[in-house]
Amino acid sequence: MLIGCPTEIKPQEFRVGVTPAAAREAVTHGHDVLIQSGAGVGAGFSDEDYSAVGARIATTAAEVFAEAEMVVKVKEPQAAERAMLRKGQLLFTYLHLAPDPDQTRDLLASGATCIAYETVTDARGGLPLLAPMSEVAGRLAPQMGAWSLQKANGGRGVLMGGVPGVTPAKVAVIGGGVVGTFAARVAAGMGADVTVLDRSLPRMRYLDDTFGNVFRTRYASGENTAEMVAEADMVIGAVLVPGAAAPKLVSRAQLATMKPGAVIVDVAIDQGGCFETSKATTHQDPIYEVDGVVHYCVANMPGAVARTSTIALGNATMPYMLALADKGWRTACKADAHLAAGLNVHAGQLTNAPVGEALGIEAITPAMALSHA
Ligand SMILES: NC(=O)C1=CN([C@@H]2O[C@H](COP(=O)(O)OP(=O)(O)OC[C@H]3O[C@@H](n4cnc5c(N)ncnc54)[C@H](O)[C@@H]3O)[C@@H](O)[C@H]2O)C=CC1
Ligand SMILES: CC(=O)C(=O)O
Ligand SMILES: [Mg+2]
Repeated sequence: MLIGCPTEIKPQEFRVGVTPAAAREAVTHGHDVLIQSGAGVGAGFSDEDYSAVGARIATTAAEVFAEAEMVVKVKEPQAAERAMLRKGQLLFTYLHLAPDPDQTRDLLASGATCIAYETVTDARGGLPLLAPMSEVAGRLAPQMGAWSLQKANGGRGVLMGGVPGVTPAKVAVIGGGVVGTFAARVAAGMGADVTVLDRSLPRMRYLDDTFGNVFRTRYASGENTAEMVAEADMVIGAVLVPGAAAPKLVSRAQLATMKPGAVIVDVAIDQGGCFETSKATTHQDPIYEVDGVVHYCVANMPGAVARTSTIALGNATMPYMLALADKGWRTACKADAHLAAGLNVHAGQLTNAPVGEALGIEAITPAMALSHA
């Protein structure tokens, strides 16, 4: 199969979908790999690194999209990229369709088959292609939140760990999955007073058993969430209902209860965000203020540490990319229901129920798409 990888064009996105290590494996499996010139530079990989493992270099994204049978990327295709997709082509990348009707419309119109990293599942109930970036974003969240808490950035001027004689920052993390756990660990490591709110008792039992007194857990009832939000210097949004638009757990009215200069870091923004006042921002212009509360809502946080993130993502995606290339998407998805769960769009039809529900579009199941000729 011809696997194509264009340069990411989302603002300040320096990751790349195929690493030289993944390109080498694909070539070893007998596939052709076409990388856009410069695609890996932001992550520290030169064109020569790709040529050395047998990949070809294309001058433009248009060449990559025109030739590739499978396009492998990092971020959801931007409008200019969507215009280059064609019927029968396979797209393998993050999509986050639930909060994005424009992208959904274009992908449906393209006739392409689109497998979203974020809805591929595993046998343990996890999301193996989201997890590595959630590990990165979770670790980054307190770092970016601490920066946002600084006076020069509009924050309340509170140091995460306090100092002798001065209490530390209070951090509430809503959602104790992968992002939430890493965010809580790092915030606690910085010396903050951290509470994780979740609705899953088994998950909170796991956190309590694993982390003991490093941070507290609290059931995420509306009442408990409102109380923690009002007390916090920093609130990190880290909930997920896979595929679906993020539930709005903090309303605009609740901002009035927060401390002036408190900070919201809404990591769940790629699924639309879990605060009513969240809107996606970029690394170039990451924060804005609503009712005295600083909002950090960057939808591609791992792009800030592009080298670490690219290698981590490549490690996770490579076996799936090889399965798709070796067997073709149809056979690969028939053989692996967890990979089939990644199917979001096929030949003009939505194939993910939570996305369909969020957008009011009828969806068929991946199994139905697979049974079509
Ligand atoms: N902004 C960015 O750059 C990035 C964003 N993300 C996003 O971060 C979010 C979290 O991802 P993961 O931690 O991997 O998901 P996860 O599935 O590991 O964890 C989600 C947690 O949310 C909890 N939850 C669900 N509904 C809840 C509710 N109403 N109240 C409280 N807790 C609730 C679940 O029980 C679960 O523990 C996702 O939207 C993901 O796409 C991930 C990586 C990068
Ligand atoms: C998961 C995601 O949206 C990202 O890594 O950018
Ligand atoms: Mg997006």
